[in-house]
Amino acid sequence: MGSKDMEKLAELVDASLKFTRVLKKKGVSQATLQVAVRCRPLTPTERSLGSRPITRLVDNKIVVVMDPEPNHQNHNMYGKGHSSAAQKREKKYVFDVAFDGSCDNREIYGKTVGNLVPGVLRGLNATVFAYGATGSGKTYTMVGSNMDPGLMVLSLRDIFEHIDRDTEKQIDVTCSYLEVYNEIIYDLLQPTAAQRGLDLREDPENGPQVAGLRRLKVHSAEKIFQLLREGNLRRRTESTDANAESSRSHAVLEIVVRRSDKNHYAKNVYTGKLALVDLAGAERAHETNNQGQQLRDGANINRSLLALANCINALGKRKKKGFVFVPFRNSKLTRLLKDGLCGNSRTIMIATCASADSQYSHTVNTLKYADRAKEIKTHVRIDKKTVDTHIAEYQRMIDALQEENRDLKMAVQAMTGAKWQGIQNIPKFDALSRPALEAAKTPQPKKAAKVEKDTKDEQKAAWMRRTSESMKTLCVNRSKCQQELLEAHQRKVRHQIDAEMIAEQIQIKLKSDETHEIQMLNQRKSDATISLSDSNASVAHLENTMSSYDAQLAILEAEIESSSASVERDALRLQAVAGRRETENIFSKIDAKARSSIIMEQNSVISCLWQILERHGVTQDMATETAWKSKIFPQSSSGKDPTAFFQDYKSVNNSEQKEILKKALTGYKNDLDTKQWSDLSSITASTTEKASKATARMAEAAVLVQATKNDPNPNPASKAARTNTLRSSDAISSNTKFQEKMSNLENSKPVVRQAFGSPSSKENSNPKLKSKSKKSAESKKGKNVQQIGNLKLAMRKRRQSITER
Ligand SMILES: Nc1ncnc2c1ncn2[C@@H]1O[C@H](COP(=O)(O)OP(=O)(O)OP(=O)(O)O)[C@@H](O)[C@H]1O
Repeated sequence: MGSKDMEKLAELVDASLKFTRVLKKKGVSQATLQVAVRCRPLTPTERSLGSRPITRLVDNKIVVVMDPEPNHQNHNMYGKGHSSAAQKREKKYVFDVAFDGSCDNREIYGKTVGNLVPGVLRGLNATVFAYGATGSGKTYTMVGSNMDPGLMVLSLRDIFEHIDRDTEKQIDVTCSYLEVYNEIIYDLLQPTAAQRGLDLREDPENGPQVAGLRRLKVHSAEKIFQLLREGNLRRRTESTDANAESSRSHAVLEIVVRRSDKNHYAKNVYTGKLALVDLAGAERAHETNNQGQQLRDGANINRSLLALANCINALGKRKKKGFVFVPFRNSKLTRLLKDGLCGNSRTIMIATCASADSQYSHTVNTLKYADRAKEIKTHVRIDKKTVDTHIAEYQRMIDALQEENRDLKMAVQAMTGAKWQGIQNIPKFDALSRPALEAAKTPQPKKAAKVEKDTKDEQKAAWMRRTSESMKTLCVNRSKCQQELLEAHQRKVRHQIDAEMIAEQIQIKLKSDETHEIQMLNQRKSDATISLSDSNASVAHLENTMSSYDAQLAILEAEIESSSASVERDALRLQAVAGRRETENIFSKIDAKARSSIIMEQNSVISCLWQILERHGVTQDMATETAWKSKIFPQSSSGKDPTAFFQDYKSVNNSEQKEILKKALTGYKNDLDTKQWSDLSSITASTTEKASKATARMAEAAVLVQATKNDPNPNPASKAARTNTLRSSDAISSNTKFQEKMSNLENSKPVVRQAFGSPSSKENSNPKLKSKSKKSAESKKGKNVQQIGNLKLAMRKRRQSITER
């Protein structure tokens, strides 16, 4: 080599080093396409046809393809007397790694794709493609079987194992699976019926993209295996003479792993892509004996493989010749594989060959291209994107920092001149402010004016803290008191109504002279009066407390208003307003609750009333009519006068509106009837129980009474029997009382009916009875109307009290 050549070489080396440095600076490093060769064993068919193996490995790197001619091969193999022709036909290739028929997919995975998977998880792209003639074992290597899962399954399993181990990071896995059949792209994850050709588009940033291709997010290896199985079933395969299950399309499985590495300020997202490609095999028409569509498919396969071979050729020449045009656009397959062949990817080509002598030319051809592919260089770069933390997160961070800053400022203000002990109590003081505090601990010489200002500031801050604290406590106590007051008011109203109702009942009973009942009612009345006075007292006390809180608040507010520090004043003023609002809010909540409970109570009373009336044969229509006739009108919310309301009711034809008016009407006569009804039910229950017990005792006692009838000195058993008998008769008398009550009620039925304008059929048929019952009905009706009037008054009072509250 001359000195000029040496200089040129030095220049070239220099330029190359410079280029590598630039790439490195940009985070890009060069990688060489790795080539692995797999020579499959003879298939049973090949063995039965008498084929012989012609490939042999040396050092797991060198593949020797021997002469297929038996004589030549023997000579060659044993190295004795072999001809020069045989030597010519024997080929030797060196690859990164080579496997023979004894290796299974796991071993191949471990020495090839297994090395790329950790990189994929770090954001590096990787491409693995199987290249070889038809029947050479590409699908066996990439897809595999249940017994010997292929590289696709093994890499997915490995990825998920890595993910399981790396629990701290957030890792998403998406996958897509497509096939290129006759230059058309189909989605293998779509059901066959929904499949349509997909477009391949160029994205300036992300390279070729298949529009409309499904990318499924998968959470487990199992889910992906299932998708893969389904996809493989959809893939187009045919039986040819060369391969019983020959793939008629190129399949590309793409697994995208997105790993987020989040810290306080930013989120790093690493995106790694692993593409696993199972190509269709090159075939010769005379070997496959294909015809028709199969033949056309074969031609298309060969065309796309030829395009791939051309790209590999061109890329292989780049090292020697510098820039060389690479015809990626000649087929969809090469466009899809572009990144894997020269872009951002670590790539492995697995060249598969059949060892059979009949496949000699195919094997040599495959190894020739594989040999050229060794020269291909790719540029690898980690795909790392830093996603800024969301704006809201920043806002939160800023808010937190500002708050902390405010606290610190206040603390420093309060601390200046203050003693160290006091500092410990300052809220939100953390390690950040420690140096400042330490500095403050050491007394610093101060100027007189500064000392004065600091003291003022300190006083101001202390006043502010004190006032704010008092305001808070006052507002909280006031709202508690308000709540208690409302409850006390509620109790008071309830007791008031109870007392009024009992008084009314006493008035009624006085007329019928029922002494016992009157006594009981009087007792209840005195109880109700005591409760009422109790609740009156507690209302008064709470009202006093409330006004004292209000007075204190007013003083505090006045103090705030007179403060010279305007900023503090505004803050405290706002605090006071907020406190008042809070108590108002509590008030409204309680009020709403009270109102809804009153409404519920009223509804249940109304339904009880209707039950009683209906049991006595009075329908709602009858009751309404009677009420209207007696000029009992519901209080109209619109404030209408009753006569106009009555006119309205008459003119209303709409049954729904009438129903509403009727319901409103019933509100006046509820309470008394409900009370009657509940008294009646409780008497019924207790008397029935007593009666049944008494009957049983009576039976027992009767025997003993009979036995001791003439006994002048009865034994204790007989005595007990007599007592029982007496008790039983008590029970029977109380039962009789009940029966009387019931029959009274029954007797009043026609009267009630009459009162509501529905004469019974009996009265209709007998004119005498009719006139008699008419008189009594009229008097009862008068009573009823009076009762209703009383109730109306009670209800009005009740409403009034609610409104007042
Ligand atoms: N390593 C191996 N060990 C045992 N049998 C193998 C091996 N590789 C391939 N075979 C067998 O060889 C035959 C062809 O294999 P395969 O279908 O994988 O070929 P291919 O290259 O995908 O063919 P095509 O391109 O036509 O789809 C199958 O019967 C397969 O079981």
